Amino acid sequence: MNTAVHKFGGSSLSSAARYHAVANIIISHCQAGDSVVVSAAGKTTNTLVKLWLCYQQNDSQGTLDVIKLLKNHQVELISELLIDELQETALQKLNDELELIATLAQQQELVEAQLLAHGEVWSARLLAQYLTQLEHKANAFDARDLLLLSGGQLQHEKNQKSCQVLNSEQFNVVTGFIAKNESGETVTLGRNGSDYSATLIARYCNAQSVTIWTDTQGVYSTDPRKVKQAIKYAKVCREQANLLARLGNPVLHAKTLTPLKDTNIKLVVRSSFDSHSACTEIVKKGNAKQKHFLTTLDNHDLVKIEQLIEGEVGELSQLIQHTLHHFELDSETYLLIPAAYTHIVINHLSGRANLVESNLFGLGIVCPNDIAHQLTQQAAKILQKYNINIRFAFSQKDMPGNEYGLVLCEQAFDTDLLTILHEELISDSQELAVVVAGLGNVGATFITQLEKQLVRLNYLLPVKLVGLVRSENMLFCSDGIKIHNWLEQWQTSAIAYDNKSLIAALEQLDYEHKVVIDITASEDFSLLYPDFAAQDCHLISANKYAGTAHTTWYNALKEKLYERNLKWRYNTSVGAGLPINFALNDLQYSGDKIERLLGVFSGTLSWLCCEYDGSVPFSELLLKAKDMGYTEPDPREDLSGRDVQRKLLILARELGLTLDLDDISLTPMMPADLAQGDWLSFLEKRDKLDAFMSDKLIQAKKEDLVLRYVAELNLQQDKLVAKVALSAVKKDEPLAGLKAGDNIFVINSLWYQDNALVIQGPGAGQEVTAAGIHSDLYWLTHSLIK
Ligand SMILES: Nc1ncnc2c1ncn2[C@@H]1O[C@H](COP(=O)(O)OP(=O)(O)O)[C@@H](O)[C@H]1O
Ligand SMILES: N[C@@H](CC(=O)OP(=O)(O)O)C(=O)O
Repeated sequence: MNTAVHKFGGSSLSSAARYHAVANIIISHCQAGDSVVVSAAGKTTNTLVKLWLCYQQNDSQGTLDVIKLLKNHQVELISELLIDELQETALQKLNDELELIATLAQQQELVEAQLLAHGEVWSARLLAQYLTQLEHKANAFDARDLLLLSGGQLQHEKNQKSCQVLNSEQFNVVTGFIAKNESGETVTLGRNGSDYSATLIARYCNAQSVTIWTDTQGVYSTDPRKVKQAIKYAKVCREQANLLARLGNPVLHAKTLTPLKDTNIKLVVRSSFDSHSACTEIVKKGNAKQKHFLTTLDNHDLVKIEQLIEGEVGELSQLIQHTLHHFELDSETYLLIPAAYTHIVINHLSGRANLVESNLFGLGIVCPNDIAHQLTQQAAKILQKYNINIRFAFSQKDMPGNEYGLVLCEQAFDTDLLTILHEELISDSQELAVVVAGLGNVGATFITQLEKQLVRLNYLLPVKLVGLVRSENMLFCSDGIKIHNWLEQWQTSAIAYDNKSLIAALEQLDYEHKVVIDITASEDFSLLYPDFAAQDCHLISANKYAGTAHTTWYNALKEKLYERNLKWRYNTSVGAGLPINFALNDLQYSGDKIERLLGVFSGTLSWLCCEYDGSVPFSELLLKAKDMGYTEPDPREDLSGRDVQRKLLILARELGLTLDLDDISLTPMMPADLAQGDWLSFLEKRDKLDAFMSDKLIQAKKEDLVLRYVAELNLQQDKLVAKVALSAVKKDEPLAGLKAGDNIFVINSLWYQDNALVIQGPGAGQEVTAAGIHSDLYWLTHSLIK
C-alpha cells in the first residue's frame, strides 16, 4: 500500500484552533494507513525543560508553578476540543500524569527524557481523540513502542517490525521526538527531532512521502519571519538542506535526511497555515539548482577540541539535545555550542576542550561552489560597516559540491541588518522565469520584442522565457525556450493544455521568481490567478477580467498576493501602453488627490465618434470599422460600453475605491433592444441604430457640441459619480480635440485643478500594447532586485 507520513511541528499545534486546522488537513490530505507524527503543542517542550531546570535546582515552588502552567495549557486544549466522556477521561488522565510528575519531583525521582516525552504523548493522544470525535478512525501510538536504540544505534530490523503495528485502516498518530533504549528507558532524538522521527517511520513503513507541515510555506533563502524579502525555493537539494540544518537552522532537523539515503521517499516542507500554497521539495543531488541561504546562530561558544573521536559530535548533541556544528581549520577542530550548554560539553570532554570565544552570534552562508569565500568576505565587510565586531570568519568546502561560510561576531544582528545582508549576498543569485499565456497578435509581438528586451532585462536579473500557453496547447522548457525559433519549438514540442497540467508545470519551475503574463482575453484563465499566486507567480495582465472581478474575489486575490510578496501589474488593461496607471499612482504617492477622471477609453468608439459627421449612416461606419479589424467580432460588444465600464473600474480601484461593475452606471451607445438577437438580425434593424445616433448628433450640433463616448469618475461631490455614456462635449474641451482612434485621460486633482493633466495617444494596437506589457515586465524585474 502507498502510505505517507505527515509531521506536524509544535508551531502547527499551538492552540485548539490549530488542532482543528491540522485535523482538517489530515482529513483532506491523508488516507487511512498514513502516519501522522506530532511534536509537543506550541512551546510545551520548552516549558518541560524549564520544569526540569527548576527540579534540578531544587526549586520546588518553581516546579509546582511550571506544572500548573502545563496543566492550564493542556486543560484549555482538551476542554476546547473534546466533549462529554472523551473530555472527562482525557482530563482525568492528564491530572494523574501531572500528579505523578509532582510526586516524582518531590521524591527526587524525575528522569529528564521521560519528563520531556510528555509533550509529544499529550499531543498525539489529543489529536487522535479529536479525530475520533470527528468520526475518523484514528489511534495514538507512543514511538517508544516503535523506535528502539541500542548502544545509541537505531535497531532498524526490529523497528521495521515494530512499525507493522501501524494500521492500514486508520490514521496512526505517532509521537515525534522520542524513542526507547535497550533498557526500556526513554531517549529523545534531540530538540527539533520530530522531523527525524517522521523520516525514520517513513523508512520503516516504506512510505512514499514525508510532509513536514510547519508555520512557513517551505524552505526560504533566510528566515521569512525576519526578512520579508526572503525567497521561497521550490526545490532544495538534500545536501544543502542538511548543511543548513547542521548550522542550526530549525526548519529541518539535521538528522532528517539520514533515513532517506538511498530511498526515493519524497520529502516536502509545507505550511499548515496555508495548505494549498506551493511547498519546497527536498530533492536528490542534481535535481535542483544550488541555492543561496543565510542562517543565524544565537549566543554560541566556540570551543577547540583535541582529537575528536568518531561519533563524538553525535554523542555530544544527544547529551545537550541540540545540533552541534563542528569544523576543522588550520588542523584544529572546533565546536560551536549553544552557550547555555558549553559547561556540560567541556565537563564531559574532561580536559580535551578549551573555550576559545564566548557569547558569539553567527551568520551562516550556504551557497553554490566556489563563492563561499567571496560571500563570507563580503558579509564580513558589511557587518564591519555596521559596527559589528567580527571574531571569526571562514569558508569551507563541506563535501563535493557544497560550500559554506561562517562569520562569528560579538553582537547579534537585528532583522534590518539581516535584510541588508540578504539583499547584498542573495539577490544576485536570483532568476526570473517568464510564462506567457495568449499568443495572438499582441502575444506574438510581445515575444518578438522580448528577444531584444532580454538584453536590457538580463542586465538587472537573469530572465528566461520558460513557458508558452494557448487555450489548447502549452510548451514548457525549464531551461528556457529559444526565442528566435519559439514557433518551431512550439510545433514540435507543445503538449495538450489543461489547468491542472499548467499548475503542475508552474510548480516544477526551479526559479526564485516566476511571472505569468496573461495576454488572453479569457475570463476562465483569469480565474486561475489565485492558483498562480499559490505557486508563487507574479502576475502581469493585459486581460481585464481579474481586475474587474467581484470585490470579494478581487480583494482575496490581492491579499493572497500581498501575503506572498507577489506583484501584480496590469498597465495595458487600460489604454494599452499609455502610462495612465503610472500617472495615477505617481500623483497619489506624491501627495496629490485625484478629484475627477474623465476620458475616452475605447479606441473603437473614439474612432466612430470622431468619424461620424452625419454624412453617412452610422451603421455604415460601424461596418467599415469592423472590416478594418477595429471592432470586436460582434461590434455590438464595443457599442455595449462594457469594456469601457471595466476599464473605469480598474482605474477607480487604482484610486483606492471599493467599487464593483454594478456601481458604475452604463448607457450603451445603441438602443437597448438592439443588443438582443444575432448579428444578422441586428443588421436587419440597423436603421434603428442610425436614427438613434443621428438624433444625438443633430442635438449636439445644435448646441455646437461634439459626441464622445465618455467614462467619468467624479469624487468632488458628496456622492461619487461613476458613469459611462455617450456625451456631447464642448469643442474647446480636451475630449473634443481627440484624434480618431486615440484614447484620452483627463485628470483633475488638487494640483491639476483648472488646467487638467491630459494623457492622450493610441489606446490599442499590437505594438504599443506589447510594449506596455514590456514596461510591466521591466518594472517587475527592477522591483525584484531592490
Ligand atoms: N530558511 C528558512 N526557511 C524557513 N523557515 C526558517 C528558515 N530559517 C529559519 N526558519 C524558521 O523555522 C521555523 C520553523 O521551524 P520550527 O519552529 O522548528 O517549526 P515546527 O514547530 O513546525 O517544527 C519558522 O517559523 C521560521 O521562523
Ligand atoms: N517538541 C520537541 C521536538 C520537535 O521536533 O519539536 P518541533 O517539531 O516543534 O520543532 C522540541 O520542541 O524540540
